[in-house]
This record gives sequence, structure tokens and C-alpha cells, in this order.
Amino acid sequence: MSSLLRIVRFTRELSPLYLLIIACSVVTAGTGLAVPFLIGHATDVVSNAVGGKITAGSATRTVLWLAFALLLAELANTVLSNVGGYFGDRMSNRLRTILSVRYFDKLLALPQRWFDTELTGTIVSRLNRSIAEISAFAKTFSNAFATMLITTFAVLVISAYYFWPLAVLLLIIFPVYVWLTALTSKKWQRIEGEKNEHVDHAGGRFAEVIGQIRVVKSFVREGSELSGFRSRFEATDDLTREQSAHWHRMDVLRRGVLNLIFFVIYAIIFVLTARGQFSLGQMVLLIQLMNMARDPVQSMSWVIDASQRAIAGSRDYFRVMETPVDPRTPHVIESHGDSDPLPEPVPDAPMIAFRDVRFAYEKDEDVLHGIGFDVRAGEKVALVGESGGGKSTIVNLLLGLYEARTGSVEIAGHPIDSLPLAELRRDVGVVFQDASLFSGTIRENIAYGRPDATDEEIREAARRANADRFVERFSAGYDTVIGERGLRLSGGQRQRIAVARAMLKDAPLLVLDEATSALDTKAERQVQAGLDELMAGRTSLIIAHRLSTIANVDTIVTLRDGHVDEIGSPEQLASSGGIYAELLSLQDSGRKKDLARFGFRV
Ligand SMILES: Nc1ncnc2c1ncn2[C@@H]1O[C@H](COP(=O)(O)OP(=O)(O)OP(=O)(O)O)[C@@H](O)[C@H]1O
Repeated sequence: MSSLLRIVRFTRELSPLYLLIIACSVVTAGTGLAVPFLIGHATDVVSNAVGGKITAGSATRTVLWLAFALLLAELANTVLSNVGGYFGDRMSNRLRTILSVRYFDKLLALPQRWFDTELTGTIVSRLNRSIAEISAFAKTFSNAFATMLITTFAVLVISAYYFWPLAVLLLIIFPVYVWLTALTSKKWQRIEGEKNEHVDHAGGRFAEVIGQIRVVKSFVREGSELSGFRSRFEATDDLTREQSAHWHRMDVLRRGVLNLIFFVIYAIIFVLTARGQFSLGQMVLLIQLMNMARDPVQSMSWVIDASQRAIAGSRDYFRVMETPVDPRTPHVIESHGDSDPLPEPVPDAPMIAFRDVRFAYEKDEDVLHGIGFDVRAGEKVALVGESGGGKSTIVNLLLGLYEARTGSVEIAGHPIDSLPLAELRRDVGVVFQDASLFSGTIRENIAYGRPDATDEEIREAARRANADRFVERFSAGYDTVIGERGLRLSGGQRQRIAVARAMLKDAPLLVLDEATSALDTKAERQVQAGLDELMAGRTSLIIAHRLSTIANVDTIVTLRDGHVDEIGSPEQLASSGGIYAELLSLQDSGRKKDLARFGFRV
């Protein structure tokens, strides 16, 4: 239950709605309770008339007034329960929105490392499932059960007034129910957890398969993907069967106990009426009140079922919400205040400095073994090394996506872990290896880093990235929708849009992670001209895949097995006998295969 109370505390802004729902429930319960009193009173009036204590005429008048009051009570009950239902629906929708937005906000702030181990589809599936279960329970509870609970409480008080043992018997039902539920709750929760795991995994794989449908089709893996998906759901079927059998067994037990207690209650009422302790009207009143209490008690089993799901959902929800985030990351809702500006550069400090940096993605498996190099302001530095040698990892550290295990990464003389990350990233223009575009239009993609850019600025960025001609050939031009991850564009076109995006951002620090890797020689030359223009006067770190690109840089840093092998100008390294010289000789001898080892194209 504490998980559910936590949801209420977590969504304090909904307090007015929560209070409105409770108020509606109290009034609805009140109008509902008026009904047995009116019928009980009418029964007494009729019985007095039959017994000759009052005249038929006066009984008729009273009974008609009572019938009219009954109509009003029923009407008020109908209206108020619907008003409560409306607020209940609104609350559940608002709850869904608030929980979803906070979840997304949290995800955006989670460290990159967290995403390395989670599948996108699993995250989405978990979000949908847990929030749907929480809001479904909130709706169920507010729409009917709150009224029923209040009614039951009122019935308890009224029964205690008429004959206290009735109230005691009613009271016994609750601990018995709670005890019987607690007996099975652990097992239920375990099965629910296992089911959720299967559903989330299936969701994760589902999203991956659909996202890479071309690969699936070309390797003819539809059958095995489908059977993997099916087996996850069949496993949940088995678990559901087990859970359902268990639940129904327990329900028979719960209802058996319930029926037994109500049997005793009814018997007491009938016997006491027969002995003259209650009038006929009081008997009718008490029987109706007991029936009113019986409804919520009986429906407790499905409320318990829904609440168990909501509890499991809120546990999953808070497990993500409790994941620690780096306080320097931009966290929009639970903002850590306005981001501090970047501090003034330390005089004479290099723009970028890696100082004996060791780094591991997995514990104890170092990928970088003491990397050290400087990039001075305005300098163009290329990283060269074998595939898997750690070039992209260096970029990841530079963007503050991961933290060095030992050593430090410094920007303008300041350790990166002391800098406001959002401000730092605003100052870096990046073109990633895989272009990384979004669904939407070309215009939106180019303006992603500067949504306020004018049409003219967007076109200018596209022109400089050599993207303008192909964009203008599309009938919708810059409004062309490019599909998920830009899949409706060719690899080279995607790359040019990504270059245009970095151009428009116009950041002082530029990172090109194989920015032109998908282009043919001609297009590459054209984009390279734009990149050269962009790099002019800017500090640039380039992971290049063509020797022609590297030839224009100021400094080359070669990497071998996570170590810096050599640092120098292209001229110095050409004759040093290291990796760069090796690359040059491979190119001269036309050994494309060996060049590919370095991710190079001739
Ligand atoms: N998110 C990650 N989790 C675990 N290991 C990773 C992760 N990313 C990269 N690695 C590992 O780190 C090493 C360096 O990878 P990195 O991507 O930095 O190499 P690279 O030099 O950029 O390679 P390439 O030229 O092929 O892109 C590789 O062994 C890779 O398997």
C-alpha cells in the first residue's frame, strides 16, 4: 500500500481532484444510505396501517411523500455518482499524464550508461504497462470503491447504534479478508513480476525487430523472431493460468468466509425481529444496509486484484524514478535551478585536454589505458586508430556522456565533471557516425539544435553541407518527411543533413565522428569543403576515415589498444614509422582490406 500512497504524495498537484472525489463519494454514499431509511420508514407506516394503528388515508399520504423523497435521493445519487465518476476519469487521465511526463523527464536525465543495458522497447513497454495499471486502479477506486467504502463505514456505525454485535461481525470480515489476501499476495506479486518481465522483454525485442526490419527480412529471420515473441507470451499464458487458478481458489475461500458471516448476521436480524427487538421497518432497514455493505466486501477481491497490479506497476515506476542522475545533467522538471554559465577559460590552458584518462564501460575492462593529449583553441586534431580502439569513446567522454575512471578530461582548463553539462554541450557541435536523425521534416532535423533558426539560416546551413540540391529536388523540399531515424533518405543524404544540423548550431567546438563516412568520393569532397569552412577558426576533433581528410589537420593523435601511440603533425608522423605512416603506405600499395581495419576508405 505504501507504493500507492507514494503515488498520491508524488502527484500532490492533484490534491484538489482527490478531495473533490472524496467529497462526491461522501455525498453519494449519504444519498445512497437515505434509501434504506426511507424504505424502512415506509415499511413501518404500512405495517402500522395494516395493524390498524393509523388510518389508511394518512398512511397513503406519508408513503407517497416517502416515495417522492426516495425519488429525490435516487436522482441525487445518480447525479452525484456521475459527477464523482467524471472527476475520477479526469484524475486518472491527469495522473497518467503527470506520471508519463515525469518518467520521460527522468529518462532524459539518466546517465548514458543506464541506456547501454536497457532495450528501447522494454523501456516503452514498462512505462505503458506500469502507468496504465496505476491509472486503471485510480479510476476503479475513485469511480465506485471509495463510495462503497464510505457506505460500509456508515453501515458499521448505524449497525452499532441498533445492535453492536452486528457491527462486530461486520468488522471481523475486514481483517479476515486482509489476512487471506496477505497469505497469497507474495505469490501473486512474484508471478506478476515474472509476467511483466516477459511482456517487457517481448516489447523490447518487438521494437528492435520492427526498427531493423530490413535486416530481419534479408537474413530471413521472421520465423525465429516470431517464435521468440510467441514463446514469451506463451510463458505469460502459463503464468496467468497459475495465477488465475490460485486467485479463484482463494476467492472461493474468501467468499465462503464472507457468506458464513453474512448468514450469521441475517439470522440474528430475523431472530431479533421475531422476538420483537426490531420493528419490521428496522428489519428491512438493517437487511438493506447489510446488502449495501456486502457489495463492497464482495468487490474487494477485484479491487485487491487491481491494487496488486497497481502496486507492481508503481514499484517498477519508482525503480526507474529512483535511479540516481548526475546533478549536472539538464533535468527539466525537477530542475536543479538555472544552469550556471561556463566559467572563464583558464589563461593558456588548452581547449580540450585528456590527462592520463582511464575508462571502462564494463567494470575492470579498461577501454582507454591512460590517454593524454591536448587540443589548443582553433586547432584541428584528428584521432586515428584501429576499429574498436576507443576513438568514439573519447568523444563520449568529451561530451560528458560517461565519466573517466581515473585521470581527467578538461575543457578550457576546467575538469569536465565540475562544468554544467548542458552549457558545455551547447558549445559543442557534433556529427555522429550514424547521422542519428529523427522522424519529422528535413527542416525540423536541421534546426534540431536551434529551433528558432530562420528559413534562410536553415537553407544556408544545408547549402554549406551540400544538402540543398538534393533537398530542393524533393517535391516537398525542406518539408519532406524523412521517416523514422531518417530512413527515407540515403545514407549519404542523412549524413549531409546531420552536417547541416551541426553547421546551424554554430558551436565553437566541433566533433566530427566519421562525419562523411557514408558519402561517395565526390559528395565527400563537397561536404568536406563545407566542413573545412566550418572548422576554420574552430577547435575541432575529427575521427576521420579518409587520409585526404587527415592531411589537412594540425595534429594527428594515433591510438593503439586504448593507448596514445604517437602525436604529431601529418608531416612529422608520415616519416615516424607509426600507424599513420603505415596507413600511407597501405594507401600507396592500394591494400584496401588493410585500410578498412582502420575504418578507412581509399
Ligand atoms: N556502450 C558500450 N558498452 C560497452 N562497451 C562498449 C560500448 N561502446 C563501445 N564499447 C567498446 O569499447 C571499445 C572502443 O569502442 P569505440 O566505439 O570507442 O571504438 P572506435 O575506435 O570508435 O571504433 P570504430 O572506429 O569501429 O568506430 C570497443 O571494444 C567496444 O566494444
